[in-house]
Amino acid sequence: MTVMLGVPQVRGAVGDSTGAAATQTSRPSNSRAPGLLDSYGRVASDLRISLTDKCNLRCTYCMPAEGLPFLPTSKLMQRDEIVRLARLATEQLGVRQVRFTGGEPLLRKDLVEIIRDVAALDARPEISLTTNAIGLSGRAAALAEAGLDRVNVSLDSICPETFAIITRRPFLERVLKGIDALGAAGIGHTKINAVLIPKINDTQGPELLEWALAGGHQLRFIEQMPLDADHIWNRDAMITAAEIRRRLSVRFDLTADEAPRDGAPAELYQVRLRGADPTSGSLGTVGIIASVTEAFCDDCRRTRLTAEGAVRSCLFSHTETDLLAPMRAGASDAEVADLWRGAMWAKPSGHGMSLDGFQQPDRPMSAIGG
Ligand SMILES: Nc1nc2c(ncn2[C@@H]2O[C@H](COP(=O)(O)OP(=O)(O)OP(=O)(O)O)[C@@H](O)[C@H]2O)c(=O)[nH]1
Ligand SMILES: C[S@@+](CC[C@H](N)C(=O)[O-])C[C@H]1O[C@@H](n2cnc3c(N)ncnc32)[C@H](O)[C@@H]1O
Ligand code: SF4
Ligand code: SF4
Repeated sequence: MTVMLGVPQVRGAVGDSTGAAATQTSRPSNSRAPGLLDSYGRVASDLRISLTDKCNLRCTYCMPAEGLPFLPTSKLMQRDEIVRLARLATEQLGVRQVRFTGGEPLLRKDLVEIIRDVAALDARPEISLTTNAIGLSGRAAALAEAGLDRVNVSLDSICPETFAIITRRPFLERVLKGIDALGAAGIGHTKINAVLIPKINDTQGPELLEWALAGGHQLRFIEQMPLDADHIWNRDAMITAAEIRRRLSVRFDLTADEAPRDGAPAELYQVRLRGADPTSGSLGTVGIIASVTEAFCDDCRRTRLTAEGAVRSCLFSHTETDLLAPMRAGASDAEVADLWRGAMWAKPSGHGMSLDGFQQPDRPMSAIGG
């Protein structure tokens, strides 16, 4: 049931998927564990479900200009299959948060219904969405009514020309309308995700932060990871967390937030105008998601399902465990849960980017489910 997608990462602990343990999905050693435990002792309580591999943007760090050979509808998880897996995960595997992502999850016509069904589960999880916000303006109210708790929106620039260069589409206005609609629909605490790209938007950090603070959003800057379709990511050229802090400091003073990070991907900072009294109230917070240079893999709580219903234990896994085919062939809940536990038992210790022999996954971020 485990599908090898490429060369496995180098790992060295018990249950390491580079060895025989990689195929131990039928009788995993942790099959009696209450949650999704990996062999390094991490328990996955955050589930990310990709609803589609399609997208209406073509962000340069994620999707090739010409798109990809997208999955036919028959291969995508259907609404009842998604809800069954969410029920299993929350009732039997200890999952507490479900995030819908993609590709672009708003492209799913049945998104409202999926969210309503998941919100009705006995062990209701927190339900969130990561989206580019195109088309959100017309659906935010329905999504809120269905039970959507939180939304993270990806927006790398508020300059229309820069936005169009990065996403290869001139749709900035639609994104901004979508973000505005969230507040009107009563979905608060919107987070904005921004990737800074050398020579494209790397000088725009302060203006993006000003815009986010004015709107009451929490902006998070994200280090670009080697998940681009063209495989041209270059660590030496990426904008690092240290560089982001340096560039923001031209206009702002950042003070590390004292609240415990608790496994969250973003390191948070209180923001004040440069030179302001450090005891004065802050303007808000900014986050930095330093997946590459300050990796947070040790505290990873993630498990993810691809749009075609396979478990990926890590964003950078080279193996996937198909749950959809067994489900369609009549597997019981207990059998599916065992397969899922087995997949997580083979989770790598981390992304391994600094290890010799690191290889980028074959699939880009949009096809994995970001
Ligand atoms: N290292 C790592 N980074 C990830 C993973 N999934 C997503 N990311 C990155 O984290 C960024 C933020 O992800 P979001 O989808 O907003 O979710 P999140 O930040 O985990 O969610 P909350 O903090 O709960 O709001 C994405 O834009 C990716 O760059 C992952 O599994 N591992
Ligand atoms: C793959 S997208 C899917 C959801 C939705 N389409 C969106 O853009 O929010 C999820 C997140 O992954 C991030 N992402 C995509 N490719 C990335 C890369 N190579 N490195 C870091 N983050 C990436 C995007 O910025 C986005 O915030
Ligand atoms: S980051 Fe999101 S919006 Fe951009 S191409 Fe990837 S899936 Fe689409
Ligand atoms: S790279 Fe893998 S181990 Fe690290 S935080 Fe992401 S999913 Fe978790």
